[in-house]
Amino acid sequence: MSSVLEKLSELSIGGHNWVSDVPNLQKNLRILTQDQIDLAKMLLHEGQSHLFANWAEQGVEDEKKTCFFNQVSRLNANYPGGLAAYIQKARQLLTDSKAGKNPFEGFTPSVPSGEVLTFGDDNFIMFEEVGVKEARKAAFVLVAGGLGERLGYNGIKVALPSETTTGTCFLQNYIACILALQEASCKLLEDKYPVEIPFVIMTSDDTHTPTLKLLESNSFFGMKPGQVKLLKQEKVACLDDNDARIALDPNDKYMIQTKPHGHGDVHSLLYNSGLLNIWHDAGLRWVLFFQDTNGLLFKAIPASLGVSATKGYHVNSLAVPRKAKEAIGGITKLTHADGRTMVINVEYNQLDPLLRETGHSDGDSNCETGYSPFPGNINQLILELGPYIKELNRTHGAIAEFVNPKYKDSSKTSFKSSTRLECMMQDYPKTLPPTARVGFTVMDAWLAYAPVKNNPEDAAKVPKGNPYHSATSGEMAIYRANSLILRKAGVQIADPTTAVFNGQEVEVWPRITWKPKWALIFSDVKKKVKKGCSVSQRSTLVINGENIYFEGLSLDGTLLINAVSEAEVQVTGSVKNKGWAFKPIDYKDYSLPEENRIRGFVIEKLEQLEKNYSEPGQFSLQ
Ligand SMILES: O=c1ccn([C@@H]2O[C@H](COP(=O)(O)OP(=O)(O)O[C@H]3O[C@H](CO)[C@H](O)[C@H](O)[C@H]3O)[C@@H](O)[C@H]2O)c(=O)[nH]1
Repeated sequence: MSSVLEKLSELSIGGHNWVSDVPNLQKNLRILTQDQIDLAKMLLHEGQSHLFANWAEQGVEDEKKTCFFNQVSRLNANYPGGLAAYIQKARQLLTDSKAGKNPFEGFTPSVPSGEVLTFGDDNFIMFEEVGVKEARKAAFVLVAGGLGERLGYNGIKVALPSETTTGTCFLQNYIACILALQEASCKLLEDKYPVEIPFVIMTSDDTHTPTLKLLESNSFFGMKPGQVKLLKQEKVACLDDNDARIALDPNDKYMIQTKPHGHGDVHSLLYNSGLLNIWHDAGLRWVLFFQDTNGLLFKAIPASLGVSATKGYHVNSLAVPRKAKEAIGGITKLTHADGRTMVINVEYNQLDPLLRETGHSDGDSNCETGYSPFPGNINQLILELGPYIKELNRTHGAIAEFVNPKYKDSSKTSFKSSTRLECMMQDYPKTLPPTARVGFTVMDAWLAYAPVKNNPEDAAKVPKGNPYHSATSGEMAIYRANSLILRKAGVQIADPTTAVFNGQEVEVWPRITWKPKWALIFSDVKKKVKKGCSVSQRSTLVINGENIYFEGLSLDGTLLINAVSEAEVQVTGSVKNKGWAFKPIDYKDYSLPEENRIRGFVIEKLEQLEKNYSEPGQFSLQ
């Protein structure tokens, strides 16, 4: 009994017994540990007494009450400053949101200048070569904790095929690219002891187990298991109203509703993991962040890493020309009335209001180039490790948060569904000192950016001329990029046709794919493709091998070449067969696999020439 009295007296502040206002908690005090009492006290202090309003008598559902406190304890431990800090922050941000406060108050936007690259010119080739050299000093971080709600795919997004000609999934493609970079970088510097480029994947409860399973069941796609680290982000508590009252699960009164906190968590997770210092001690210089579904990304990585190294950028964001209203943030220079300036991503939902409020009556609109004057942030960031560690030692990885409640009506008093605080990884530069070197690199979208984010219905509604960001367009973009790269290298590539899949009109180029070890950068392509080659529009070409050279090949059909690295294959002559064709399908045809339905076609394999070279030696395919 005395311990209960102690517990009660601890809750008694200024002579008033605070728990007496919450009878259902009071009735359960005897079963609570001291830690649980402390958490309850914190919750009451932060205006959360409603959480206990429907608790059963002591002795009834006690296990669930323990689960409740376990969850509170986790939420408390996982947020810098604890749950109390989270609630206070939320209350402040919800008040600002209700008042319609402009998060960029006092700042005027303007178009920043950055490094604009043109694929294939001397400058581009020079940056690519520098980038490959630097790659051995890089670590890669993939943020893959998102549910992909807009896509609505049942599995994890990194398991989706990036294209269906070879069926290579995104994760496999990313790992193959990192391994190819590792090998090329070490070869260039003739390292006796080849380095292993570290690869971190941020997961969440929604993606962790399937991501691990995908890696394990595919032998980590050729990477050493120790080279890959998974860091799981935790979710944060949902909030029901402007007073930041925590939301309970509608089906369980002892469970707090939680939602993802956003990709910005990656910074605190990396900070707390201790990996950054390990990397620093191992001589690494760069950390490259990227997202779950961009099949073109690694075509842009070498040159942008070269830009970072050459220009000495602490922060380098990759960007592409942006169509007005496209769902990618705009890279913007913000100048404050007091003279401060920063170059930062203004998220796609904030750019239009910011422009309107600062005298641009057209808001987020295209200029005479047919694009928004603000480069589009594709959220692939290259940070210099030393300055990054210094900054995180100061901030512990905390990133500016925001709240985005969907209000029921204009009174802004209640929400359509619970909300939560969120943070974005690209907001990292917001806390940097003015001396930080923050830049960005712009490349053509055809080369650098083709994400898979939208389901077929939403993609079909995208305004004409804006990218669909669907599984259909993501796949077609890979064929287009490879075709354009080969064209630039002198191959005669037929013009594309147009086709409609899942209500989206797309260009269909020859289905050309290659493994990254065949060519990572443009000079590799030029070395391997000699004069006199041509590929017809209906063709498919799969290059699966390192030392495959083309000269005088005329392809009209499907050609698949698989070769071990020790086999040098010269490809020439004419290949003609029925080839592979796209067969349109309906995304509502549930008899078909979801991976195909979301792109609106399957590949009909009518006829092909497949050549396998599994022994070392010199070969010629004529
Ligand atoms: O809690 C989360 C939420 C998301 N993600 C990951 O973060 C990445 C980005 O998520 P979304 O694709 O949902 O991001 P958005 O499309 O909303 O926007 C982001 O990506 C765009 C480009 O693709 C723009 O750059 C934009 O400015 C940037 O915020 C994905 O890999 C996703 O898996 C997490 O890891 N955890």
